[in-house]
Amino acid sequence: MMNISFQRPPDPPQSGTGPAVRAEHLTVVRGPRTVLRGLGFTVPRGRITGLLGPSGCGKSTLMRAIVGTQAKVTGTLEVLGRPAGDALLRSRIGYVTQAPSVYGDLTVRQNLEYFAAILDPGRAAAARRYEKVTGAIADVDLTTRADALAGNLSSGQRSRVSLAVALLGTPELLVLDEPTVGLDPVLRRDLWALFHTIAADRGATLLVSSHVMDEAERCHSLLLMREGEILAEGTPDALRSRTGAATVEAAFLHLVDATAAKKTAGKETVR
Ligand SMILES: Nc1ncnc2c1ncn2[C@@H]1O[C@H](COP(=O)(O)OP(=O)(O)OP(=O)(O)O)[C@@H](O)[C@H]1O
Repeated sequence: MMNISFQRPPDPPQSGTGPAVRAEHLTVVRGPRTVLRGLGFTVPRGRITGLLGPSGCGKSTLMRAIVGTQAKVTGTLEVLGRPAGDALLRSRIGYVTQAPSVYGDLTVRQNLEYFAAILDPGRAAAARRYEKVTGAIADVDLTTRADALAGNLSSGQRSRVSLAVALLGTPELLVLDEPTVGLDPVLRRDLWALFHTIAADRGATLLVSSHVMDEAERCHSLLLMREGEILAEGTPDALRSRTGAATVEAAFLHLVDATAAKKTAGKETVR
C-alpha cells in the first residue's frame, strides 16, 4: 500500500504558459463512426484534469488523439504548445493505457530497466538509469515487489508498474486512461494521492480518465463527456454551482437533460 495520505487537492504552482492541451472543432472518425464531434476545450497546466464520462463516450479516443496515436483526427489539437503527434512531444508526454503494458516474464525492476535503456541508452548512463528506475519504483510504492515477476502481480500492481514506466521520462504531461479501474478503495485513494504529489512536486499536468463520477472530487478541473461531446468543463465547484447540483454526478445528469432538451428544441425549430 502506498504510504501517502489523501487530502483535498491543494492548488499546485502553475508551470509553462498557455494550456497544456487546447482543442477546437476536434473531430475523430473511427471506422464508419464519428466518435468525437467538434470538441473545444482546454486542459490547464500543472493541474489534474479529470476526463469523466460513461463507458464508450470517447475518453480513450480523445486521449489517443492527444498523445498522437489516433488516426483520422481533424480540427485543432495543440499539446504543450505543439500540434498533437509532433515528434518533439514524444519525450514530454507519458501515456498509460487501460491495459498495463508490462512484460509478465520480467521482474518489476527489469521492466523498468528495459524502458529506461530505450530512453537513456549506453553504459555511461547506467548509474543514472539505476537511480531513475529505483526512484520510479519507489514513486509507485513497489519497492518491496521490485524483484517480483510482473506476471505474478495483481492487476492494480501491474497498473502501477505501467505508471512507473511513464514516470521514467519525467513527462510534463501524463495521460492516464482509467488508472483506478478495478482497484480497491484504499489503493484508489493512494493512487490519487500519488497523482497529486506528481502534480505538486513536478508541476506536471495530469489528464486522468474515469467513468466513476465520485473521482471528480479528487480533480482540480473536469471535462465532462458524453456521446462524443464535451458537456462541460471547469472546476468541480464551478460545475456544481452552475447547475445548482449537490454533487458532480448530479451536475452531469442536469447537463445531460439540459443538452437533450436543447437538441429537441432545435429539431422542433428546424421542422
Ligand atoms: N476501432 C474502432 N472502430 C470503430 N469504432 C470504435 C473503435 N474503437 C472504439 N470505437 C467506438 O468509439 C466509441 C468510443 O470508444 P472509446 O474507447 O474512446 O470510449 P471510452 O469512453 O474510452 O470507453 P471506456 O470507458 O469503456 O473505455 C465507442 O462507441 C466505441 O464503440
